[in-house]
Amino acid sequence: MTLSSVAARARPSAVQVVWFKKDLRVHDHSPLLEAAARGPVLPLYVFEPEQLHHPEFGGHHFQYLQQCLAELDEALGTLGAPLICRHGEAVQVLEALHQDVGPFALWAHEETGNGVSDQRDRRVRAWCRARGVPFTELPQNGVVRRLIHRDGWAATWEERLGAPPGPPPSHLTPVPVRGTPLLRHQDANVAPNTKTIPPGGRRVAEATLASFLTVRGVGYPAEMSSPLTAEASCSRLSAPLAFGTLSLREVVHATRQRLAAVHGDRDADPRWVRSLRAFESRLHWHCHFMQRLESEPRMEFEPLNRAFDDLRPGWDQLRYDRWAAGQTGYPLQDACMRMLAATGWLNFRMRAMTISFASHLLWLPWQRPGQYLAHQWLDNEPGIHWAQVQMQSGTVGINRLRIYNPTRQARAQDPTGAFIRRWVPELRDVPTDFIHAPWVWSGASRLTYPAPIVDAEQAMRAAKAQLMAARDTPRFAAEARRIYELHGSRKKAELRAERVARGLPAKPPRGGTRARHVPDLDRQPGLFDATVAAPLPAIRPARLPGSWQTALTDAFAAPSFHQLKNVLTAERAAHTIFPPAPEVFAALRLTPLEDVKVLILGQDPYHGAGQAHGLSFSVPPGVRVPPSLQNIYRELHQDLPDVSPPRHGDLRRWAAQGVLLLNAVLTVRQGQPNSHAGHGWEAFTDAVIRAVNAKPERVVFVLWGAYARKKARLVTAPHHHIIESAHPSPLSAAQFLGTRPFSRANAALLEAGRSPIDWQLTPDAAVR
Ligand SMILES: Cc1cc2nc3c(=O)[nH]c(=O)nc-3n(C[C@H](O)[C@H](O)[C@H](O)COP(=O)(O)OP(=O)(O)OC[C@H]3O[C@@H](n4cnc5c(N)ncnc54)[C@H](O)[C@@H]3O)c2cc1C
Repeated sequence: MTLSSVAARARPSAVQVVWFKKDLRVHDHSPLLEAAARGPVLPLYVFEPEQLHHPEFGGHHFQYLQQCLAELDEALGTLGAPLICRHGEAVQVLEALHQDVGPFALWAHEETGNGVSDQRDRRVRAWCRARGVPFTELPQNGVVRRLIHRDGWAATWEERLGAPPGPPPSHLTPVPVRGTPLLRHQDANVAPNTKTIPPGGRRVAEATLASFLTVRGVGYPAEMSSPLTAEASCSRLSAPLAFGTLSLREVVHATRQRLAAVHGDRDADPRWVRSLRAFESRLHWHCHFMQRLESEPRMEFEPLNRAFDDLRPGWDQLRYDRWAAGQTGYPLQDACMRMLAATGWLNFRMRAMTISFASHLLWLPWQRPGQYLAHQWLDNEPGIHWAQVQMQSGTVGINRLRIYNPTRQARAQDPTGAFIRRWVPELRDVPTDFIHAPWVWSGASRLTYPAPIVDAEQAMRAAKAQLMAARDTPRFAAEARRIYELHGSRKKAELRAERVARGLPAKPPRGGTRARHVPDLDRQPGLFDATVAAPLPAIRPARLPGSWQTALTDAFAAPSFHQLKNVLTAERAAHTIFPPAPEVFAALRLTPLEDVKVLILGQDPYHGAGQAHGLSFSVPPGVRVPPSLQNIYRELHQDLPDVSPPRHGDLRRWAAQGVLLLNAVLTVRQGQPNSHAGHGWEAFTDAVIRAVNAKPERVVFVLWGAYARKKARLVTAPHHHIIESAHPSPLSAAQFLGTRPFSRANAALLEAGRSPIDWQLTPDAAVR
């Protein structure tokens, strides 16, 4: 049904019921926006017993849901119409509402859910038709209802998700009606949560998105597959997307914005572009797989490819129990099942390995292991889940058959066994050489860990033989053609056609495998604690002037600044770092924001002992004047003959007059110039430059050398003045000398009615 045909039927100003399901937000919510434009709004959430007691639903889902609903209620309340909750079967709840408020129009997002929600939606549609209630379901992702084939699907995805996210409604007119308070576990008869899960709600979801796009995601493609790195390096947005506290469009939009920002930024880590592109491709997959369940809902229960109907007829309860309990005797497989039980999350490759183990190595029918996993995932998204379960169990038949070898995966993804030891403590003392196959270790008999449940190599060979035999039938071929038509991605075919059209070989050459960095698990940031994902408390360096504290609040609270702080703590523990910690922020301390008249930007601090004291180009009294500063003094005297160079290199007298002597990177390792570049200082000092740029009165920006000159892009206010030239270092002194920056700076200040700088330094020591 189109939006306009429904709108024509819905009487303006009749009550508009907005039914929230898996879309628990007010932002980018088209049913809410459309309803608000038409009349008073009744935002409804229905606690449905058949969903709450579904085998896939658990206490962790309920706890997360409660937190999402509490925040949604708060957001709706701010707009004028708090959330109304009711408990019961959806049609009965709607019928009761009809009695309470009279005729209404019903709005919701299209949902691609499990069989229970599919049947429920059918009953609701039938009830609406019988009652004459206009019911509008609007898409919220790239899944297309009543799709006939996949041609052109990607264009629809782009049309929907490439559009900008919608704003929340400006105001909601409430409908006076009674709801139930948010249900508690005991009211809903749902078991309490036993997992350690992130908090639900939009606020944490937004912070998770931000920390991924600005900090955590930089190594995404290289780090997504190992369980050592994936926890922090994957986005962790699957639960916010499954509960709808963020819309997929919002995530696509933020990713593209970030991609545009890093593209033009030569200071940005070059890995970002590849990482963000790889991430965006997963956002396509999200809908690509959901579309399969939408188009063929029976795939929750039956093999997608009917040639596999009788493939795994038997059931082995003991095998299943050992698999679910993490007791198969294969260490990585067991570590994953235990982590899943404890946290409700695994990365993609480990998810694929766990179901592959059950379906191929244990030869169990995929339905019950699939249901067990769906129950465990906090982010359970039936469309993605069942499509993946079938794909990894080999029952789709349009992809290459892949069976994961649990020992080979363990060696590749957890080479030192750190992840295994964390989740399978019985193996803690097994030497690393044997951690992936403890049964061959001489001490195996002393372990309280089981022997392998099957011989993996043999089981894999047997599974492959059975699957290949089933593939070798006319029924399989016909089914594979049908499945490709309805469900197959057209991306590879389109790429192949494009390559051939350009005269390239149809297949690109395969790249070599690169060595992977293995991180230290204990050094990984806690994901959903205050250091990364939750809104971060601002770090406040001591004794900073209030003006800087206010202007840099966001910079001090940014995830990148917290990470920088951790890097510096580790660096100071292992190396000599300059300047000494109390002097790192000396430039900001000596020149409050309100006093800044001139900003002289350097690259990073001097790296020799005793030289750096927190001001660009300056050294403390008693330290030999470095060559760059000698050239600055030469130019100073040439430019202003009345000013005579001092015998020291202490520039604090300039700082006291409003010359902000800032370096782009504020620390360095002894003897290793520029060693702290790329750790996060640049983002911080860019924020300092932006704060200076925001001053209403003129500031002169003195940018010496190619590095500093790149920062000219941050100086956008037309009333400021930029003086650029070569760097004063002996390497470029010839181009620096004669540029007269001091007199030009004073002229620019005078022109704007500001008092000039007295560039004369005291002959022997700085005056504070
Ligand atoms: C057997 C199995 C079951 C799965 N069940 C679910 C499920 O119930 N819910 C779910 O969200 N994902 C599921 N996935 C896909 C994937 O493993 C998770 O989306 C991912 O691990 C979630 O973590 P993340 O958000 O940090 O992922 P990221 O790598 O940061 O990816 C970002 C988003 O892209 C989408 N995405 C990523 N990988 C895939 C993929 N392979 N297929 C489809 N979409 C993808 C998800 O929306 C994910 O949140 C399943 C995978 C397998 C093998």
